[in-house]
Amino acid sequence: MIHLADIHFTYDRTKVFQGISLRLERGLTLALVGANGSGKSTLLSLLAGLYVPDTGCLSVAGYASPGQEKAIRLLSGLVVQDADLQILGATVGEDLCLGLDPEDAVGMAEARRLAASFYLEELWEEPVQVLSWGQKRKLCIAAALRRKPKLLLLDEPFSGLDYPGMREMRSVLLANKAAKLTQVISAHDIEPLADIADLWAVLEKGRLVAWGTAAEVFPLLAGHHVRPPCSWQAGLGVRPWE
Ligand SMILES: Nc1ncnc2c1ncn2[C@@H]1O[C@H](COP(=O)(O)OP(=O)(O)OP(=O)(O)O)[C@@H](O)[C@H]1O
Repeated sequence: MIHLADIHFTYDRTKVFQGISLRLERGLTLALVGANGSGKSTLLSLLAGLYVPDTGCLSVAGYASPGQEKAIRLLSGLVVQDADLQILGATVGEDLCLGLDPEDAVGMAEARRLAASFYLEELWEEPVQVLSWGQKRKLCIAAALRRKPKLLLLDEPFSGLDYPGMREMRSVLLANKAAKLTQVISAHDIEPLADIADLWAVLEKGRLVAWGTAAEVFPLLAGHHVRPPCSWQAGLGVRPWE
């Protein structure tokens, strides 16, 4: 589903990636971790077709970048950290239905179903500015899922959520995983993701410094400025987050 071959990427003057390579099979959930500035958001943007690698090649579902960024943008759903940058509709319902033909009964029903599953249905007619931080984040994810992406890219989906919100977010990620949707999820606090991600990629200063399953990667996390989950530190392995 995803293949990165020796990707180099530089913002105007900031060199971010100097040779990242990885491969992710369809239907898997990848957790992207690393300290601030390690390159997680930049990698998500490259995977969303928003930036173009300087050198090297990236492919998503068979579409390559450089070259086919538009196709990559159409098949991927990126949800950024700041929901206010992403919400475009004036009301919850309008945002969820953006680009949808009002005569498309199946599409409209799916939008309503997603609103209900994210506890947004009662807010359907409300202006988006009345939503809380967590509700705005859920609206962005619901809107991304409504477009039926082949690849879901989530930047820090747990940040700013309360306990029920974290539980809901986990159930969304688990449902996506059960539906075999390929997901790439960045996180600082890896506790709620520990039992969800199939694979882990650790970035440090734009380099991929560790890759593999939880058992392979967790012993290395602390050495790369990432806190391992409590259960792991206590010698209990990976436990479901409750
Ligand atoms: N638009 C931009 N223009 C120039 N430099 C940028 C831009 N966005 C990010 N950078 C730089 O690229 C590097 C990687 O940033 P990025 O946001 O990808 O890291 P991150 O791992 O997502 O960080 P955080 O955990 O703080 O969100 C940093 O040095 C950052 O300053």
